[in-house]
Amino acid sequence: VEESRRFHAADVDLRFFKKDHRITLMSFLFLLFLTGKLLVLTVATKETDGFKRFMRSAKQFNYTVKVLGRGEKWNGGSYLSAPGGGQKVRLLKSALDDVKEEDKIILFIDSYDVVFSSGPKELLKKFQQARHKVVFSSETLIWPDRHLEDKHPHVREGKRFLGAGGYIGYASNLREMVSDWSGKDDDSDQLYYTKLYIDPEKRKSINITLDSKCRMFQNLHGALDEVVLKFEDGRVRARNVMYDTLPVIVHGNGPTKLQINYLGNYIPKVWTFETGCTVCNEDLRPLSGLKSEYPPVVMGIFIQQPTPFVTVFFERLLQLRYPKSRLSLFIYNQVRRRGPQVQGGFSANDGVDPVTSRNMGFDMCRADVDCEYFFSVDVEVVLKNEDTLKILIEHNKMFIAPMMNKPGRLWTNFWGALSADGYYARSEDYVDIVQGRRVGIWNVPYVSLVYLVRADVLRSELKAADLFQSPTLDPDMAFCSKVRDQGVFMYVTNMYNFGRVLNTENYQTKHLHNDLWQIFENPLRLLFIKILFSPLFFLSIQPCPDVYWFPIFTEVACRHLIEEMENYGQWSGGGNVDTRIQGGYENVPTIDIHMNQINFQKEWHKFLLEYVAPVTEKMFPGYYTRFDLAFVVRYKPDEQPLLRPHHDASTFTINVALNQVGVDFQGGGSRFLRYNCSVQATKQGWALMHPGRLTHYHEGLRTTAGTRYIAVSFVDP
Ligand SMILES: O=C(O)CCC(=O)C(=O)O
Ligand SMILES: [Fe+2]
Repeated sequence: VEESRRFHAADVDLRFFKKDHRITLMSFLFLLFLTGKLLVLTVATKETDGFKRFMRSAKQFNYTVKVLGRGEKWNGGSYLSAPGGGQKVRLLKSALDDVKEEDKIILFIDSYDVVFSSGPKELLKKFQQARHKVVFSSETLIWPDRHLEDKHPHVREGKRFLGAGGYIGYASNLREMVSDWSGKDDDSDQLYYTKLYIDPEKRKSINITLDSKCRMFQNLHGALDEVVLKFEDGRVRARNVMYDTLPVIVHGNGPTKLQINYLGNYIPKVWTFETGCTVCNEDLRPLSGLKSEYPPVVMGIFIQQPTPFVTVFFERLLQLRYPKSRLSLFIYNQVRRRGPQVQGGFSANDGVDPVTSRNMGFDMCRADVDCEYFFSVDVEVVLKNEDTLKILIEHNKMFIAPMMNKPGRLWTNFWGALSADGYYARSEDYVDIVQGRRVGIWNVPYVSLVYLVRADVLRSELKAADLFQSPTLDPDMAFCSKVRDQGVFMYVTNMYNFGRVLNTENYQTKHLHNDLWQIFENPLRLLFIKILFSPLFFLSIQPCPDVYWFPIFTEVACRHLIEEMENYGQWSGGGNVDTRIQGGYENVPTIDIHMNQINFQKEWHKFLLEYVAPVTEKMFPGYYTRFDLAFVVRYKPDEQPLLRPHHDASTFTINVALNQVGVDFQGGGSRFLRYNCSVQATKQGWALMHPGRLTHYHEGLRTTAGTRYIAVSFVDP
């Protein structure tokens, strides 16, 4: 039963045989028989993300896997330090004691950095074709003892050196191979096997050869240029373009962990063109239905540099759909605010650098035994999706980030690859991921600005301060590499629209309300524009003939503009540059400040072009929204209470009420003399639009108490 089930699952392999190798029915049946003889042995002391990836790929092809060393302490060293791996030989040796059938075929393979790219039948077929009893993976580079180079037999084509990360052979031969092992756990397995291989007698008696052309095993170290992804119908494998082979096993040996992570985002069926992401809904941790059992999260908010729209950030934070009782906040502000905003701002944490601040945040989670996750968010992140935290937790990863980009740019909070010196490099799939042509969960080398990390990762044996410390890398990159060194995959998901990242590079802090100047860098509509009601929706409001009235700016935007003008303070009357024309020769000057006086001309034009021009062009077709004059007028009973009748030097005029009649002032309003019609019940943030030169002779009515502000723009002057 087992056999026939495998037969089914492996029909892709069947096609492979038919097309490329004209296999006979007899040998096919023989391979079926061999499949039952195959056992995969691997060593994994911990169930890391890499181990899970390996097991998933093994399951895809129905490999029978036995895991050795589970729960044992790993003494085998790390590829970064010294040679090691002796522990694997010891474990194999004792595992072979349990193997009773001498003709059992053992595939011994690493797991954390390995994925299967194809199934057992193809592997066994290639093993048969190798005509040896033991076949080792091959390597481009000799390691650990390069003095042994000359002793290696030459090969006609392909790689000359032995790799201990993967080999296949008959149980009896392997038993002979490890029989002399008496090394320590941190002795080099590779050196041990190499010495057997370069000894002609041993090589012959154990019957060892190398898979020089990577037909079975692809070691990536020293071979990165040889390997490409090969997308097939509903599956993905690696192709070695140097030898034109399709390796069955891909191994990110040595310093190629990031490359196997990249390939492992696809191989064997993680993401394909036909299916999209196949792992995205596996192994979830559903939260819906739970109430108080939501996992406790410490959320760290970091303000590292002057950032626009901080208020909006916190408003969005309140909208996050997560039980507030399960959420603790850590807020760090490194920006000292100046001037009038200080009373509403946060206090600065003097003397605390960004690294210390992040550690303080982590400590808050570490110190709380209940804390399950740390959700780190920098303040330039615009969390548009209210379910972000929930979605991330449900993905059930050690580390996962929502993909966020800067609108209209390829800039995101993740890197698809690293350059040789550890900085940014673009992966082949980066643009497709950013632009949503490939949707899924991606194992990437670097993430910043916003991520969810399990408390276990923070509580690991690493000392707190070490997380960010590296002699060569900046703290964020050091953090990422420390996380990865723990065997934790850093995932980023683009399955949902989570939000975006603000541009902070050109944020000017010289104004009172700097956010008003952000329309080019960060056109955050919400802050400026009343999108609740589209202007077009209100076009029917026509208080006087040819006068249109519609909401446009938010109360906040209006208030900030007034404050900005008052802060500037140089209100001017007669002799000013504007030229409202009366019937005669005399100007009708106002107490005003022009937008260009506060360097707001460009931004104001942009507002009007973007949000008002669509309305004007509909109501007054054929006129373009060009501006010359734009200014804020101030009316006060004891200063300038009114504006006597005049024509504007415009084709039409836009007059925005910046504050509220009945609240901030009494009286005021515009009267159109020809129609004996006035608009007095203006609303803050609403715009009046009327013809200027010809028909709409008009006046500004008397302000009897308080101060009235309007923003006037002469269009098509
Ligand atoms: O006070 C008003 O609403 C009218 C203002 C006006 O006509 C102008 O500034 O040109
Ligand atoms: Fe006017």
